Order: sequence, then structure tokens, then C-alpha cells
Amino acid sequence: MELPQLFVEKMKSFLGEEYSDYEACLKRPKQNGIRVNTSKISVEEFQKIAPFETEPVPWTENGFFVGPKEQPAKHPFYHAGLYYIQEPSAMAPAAFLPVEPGDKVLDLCAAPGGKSTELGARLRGEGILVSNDISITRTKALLKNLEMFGISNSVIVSEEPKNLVPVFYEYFDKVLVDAPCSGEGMFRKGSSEIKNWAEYGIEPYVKIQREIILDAVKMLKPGGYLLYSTCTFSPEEDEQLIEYLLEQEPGLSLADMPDCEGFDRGHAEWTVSGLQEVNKCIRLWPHRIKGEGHFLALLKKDGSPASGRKESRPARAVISEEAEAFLSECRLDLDRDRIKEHKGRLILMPKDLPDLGRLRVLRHGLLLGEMKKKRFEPSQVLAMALSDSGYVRTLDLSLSDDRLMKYLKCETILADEKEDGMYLITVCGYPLGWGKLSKGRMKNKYAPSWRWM
Ligand SMILES: C[S@@+](CC[C@H](N)C(=O)[O-])C[C@H]1O[C@@H](n2cnc3c(N)ncnc32)[C@H](O)[C@@H]1O
Repeated sequence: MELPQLFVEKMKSFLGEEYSDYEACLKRPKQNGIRVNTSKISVEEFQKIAPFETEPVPWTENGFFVGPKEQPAKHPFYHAGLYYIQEPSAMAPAAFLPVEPGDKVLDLCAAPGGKSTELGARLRGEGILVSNDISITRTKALLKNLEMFGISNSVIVSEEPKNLVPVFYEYFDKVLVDAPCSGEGMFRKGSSEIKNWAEYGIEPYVKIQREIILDAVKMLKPGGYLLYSTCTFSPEEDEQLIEYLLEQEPGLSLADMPDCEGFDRGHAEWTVSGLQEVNKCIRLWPHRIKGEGHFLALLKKDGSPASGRKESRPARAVISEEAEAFLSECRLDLDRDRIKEHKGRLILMPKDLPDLGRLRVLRHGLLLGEMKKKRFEPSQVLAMALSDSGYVRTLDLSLSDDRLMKYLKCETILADEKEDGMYLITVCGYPLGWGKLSKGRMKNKYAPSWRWM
């Protein structure tokens, strides 16, 4: 792996004697990690059933390092949404944005969802998570990850940030901008990141970052918090970007973030004006911690929030008898006034959502299911959003039950439960999807696109 000469010179000037440690660390294998979905399972419970050795990530309570030989994506608990596979330093941004249940949260550059899944889990089903990404292809992966995590109050959008501003002006309590960047923290991953850097450098990213962050500030409530992060080391995209932002937006100030062994702070000497305040930012370097590296800045907007705005309520959906009969069997708090019907699909909209107008929306909330030939078919995502006791009939499969793999491979399974009808299929008590039992044969309703390969 040959690093661009210009990059090497810059890093030597920043790191001085530490440069050799940095260079040496790039030759070591990358560190894998998982982050527990605390909206489904507590960290203590997960540790009791964890299928592999785990070691805590020091900067987040629910993050764990896993060994290089483990394959966390190849376990039924991954399919039950119990954890997300994430590079450990990428766990820091969502951990340091102080999200609380009930908040309105925006993740502006969200795909494929590493941070959105954590922000959503911390909302505990209360409030709203709007996850946006400009790339429609990447947004599809974001959708799947949020669905697998069982996040019921998320709205998924694919837009340029400037198009979101009129709809969400000063709407959000918390905003995350995990910005597109030159990716210097990804160099251990391989040559395409290095090639990209050599071809484009950092300038195009600085321009995009400036535009994105100014739009993000417009959507932040007075009194709200914004976390800006990158996975790059160049001061132009990190400290100097924050310096630019504070010049443009005097109503913002940097807020404190907790310290942790191995963390570096933002460097005032790398700003244009010698801005001391940037020492509240955090720098994670791959040779000082077990991770690829990140930059984080937490900012607070002055003032106190104005009183609430008007919620756009959908016209009350006409719910068919079949759908009503099914929903009455779910142990879910369903506000009928928030159920919207669109082409036979029933969607539970989050509370206090404004009218989204002409935005390109992939999901407005929780898809409950759809009418098919006079039958109501519950959605895969509804299963993921329920708890183990969330439906009247459940078939629980243990890890050693042969039917578990068959179910995840979308095959029919046998079951000797007495009552025919729809079943919530669970693994060790954690929902995986639906099945329909008739005379001992469970017709598989697991989403074909999620099939175990
Ligand atoms: C660092 S990645 C985000 C990773 C994501 N936060 C996660 O943790 O999984 C940056 C994202 O910004 C998106 N992006 C690029 N330009 C954008 C723009 N102008 N507005 C919004 N998103 C943009 C890219 O498609 C990319 O998915």
C-alpha cells in the first residue's frame, strides 16, 4: 500500500515523531467491532448470550471489539437486529450526541446507517428520527438497517440538504452531520480510498462540507446540539471547517465532550486564526486507539426553543376488517389517528411529523403491512419492531433447532402448535419475522430480500 507523497509529508508535519507509529499501524489488520442494539436487548443480557468473545470499546457503553476470525454477520442474532457491525471509532459520533427519548433527530448524511441505527435505538420509540442521504442507492441499505434494528419512528429521505430546510426549519433538537470526506481514516481499508485521495484531494469535500453544515444549522432548534464528524485527518475538513462555521454562525459554540484514554483534542495551531476553542473537539488517531480514526465536534445553538409547531395529521385511514383483526392481535400502542393508508399499505406515522411535501421519501414511519387479495399481510419490519410478546401467537426457535436456518433461508418449516394462523417467529425470544401455520406446516413469510445466503 503506497501512500501519496503529499499525504505523507502533511502527516509527518502534523504528527512529528509519532508518524512512524502511524505508518506502522497501517500494516496491522483492521479492528472489527459490533454495537449492541439497546432498544432490543440490554448490554448485560447481550453479554450473557454473546456468541463470540467481546472486549468493551472504551468510548461507548454498548460497543465491543470482536476478534478477526469472528463472522458476526453470520449469526441469527445479527438477523434479529441485536447488533450492528461497525468500525469502533465510528461508534463515537452517535455516542457523543446527547440524544434522549422524545427528541426530534436528524442524521443528514446517514447511509448506510451505522450512526442512525444507534440514534434510533436511543430514542426508544419516542420522538422522530429523520435519516437522509443524497445517494438513493445507499439509502436503500440505510432503510434495511433501520428496519432490521426495529426502529419504528424513523422517516427515511433521499434529498440534497437544501431541499430539507423549508420543511424542517429549526425543527430538530439534535442533528448529526457525518460528512462525506476525503477518507484519510480509511486508508487501511485499501487502495480505492488512496486512489480517490490522489485523484481528487480534499478541496471538493471542503466545499460540500461547508454547504451541508450551513443547511444543517438552519434545521437545528435554538438550544439544540449538532455533532459534526469525519473519518479524515486533514485540518481543512476538521478544525478549519469548524472555524469557518463559527465565523458564519456566531450563535453557535463548541460544547464539551467526555475524555477517554488515547483521545487527542482538536489543534488550535491547525486553524487559520489559532482558534483555541477547537480544543473541545476530539481526534481519534489509529495509532493511539483501536480504530481507524475520526474527528468530532459538538456544537450548541444559542437560545431556547420556540413553542411547538403544527403537526400535519394524515386523513384517518379506513382500516379494513382484516387489517383491524390482525392489528388487534399485536401488543403495540397504535394511535389510529396516525395510521396512513397509501395504495393498500398501512403506515404508522411518527407523532409531530410536518407535511413532507414533495421530498423524496423512502419510508414515512412504520410500515404495518398491506392488503393483498383481501388478506392483510403484516410487514417484515413490523415483526422487527415488536417485542417477543408483541403478538398473540409465537414460535420460538433455539439456536440448536434445525428449523432456524430453514426459516432464515425462506423454507417451509413444520410445527406442532395447535392453533392455525399467523405466528411471530423468534430466536431465543427475539423476533425474526412471520410465518403462517396451517395443519402443521408453517408457510414462510420471511422477507425474501433478507434471506440467509
Ligand atoms: C461518511 S458517509 C456516512 C456514513 C453514515 N453516517 C454511517 O455511519 O453509516 C457520508 C455520506 O454522505 C453522503 N453524501 C454525500 N454528499 C451529500 C450531500 N450533499 N448531502 C447529504 N449526504 C451526502 C454520501 O452518500 C455518504 O453516504
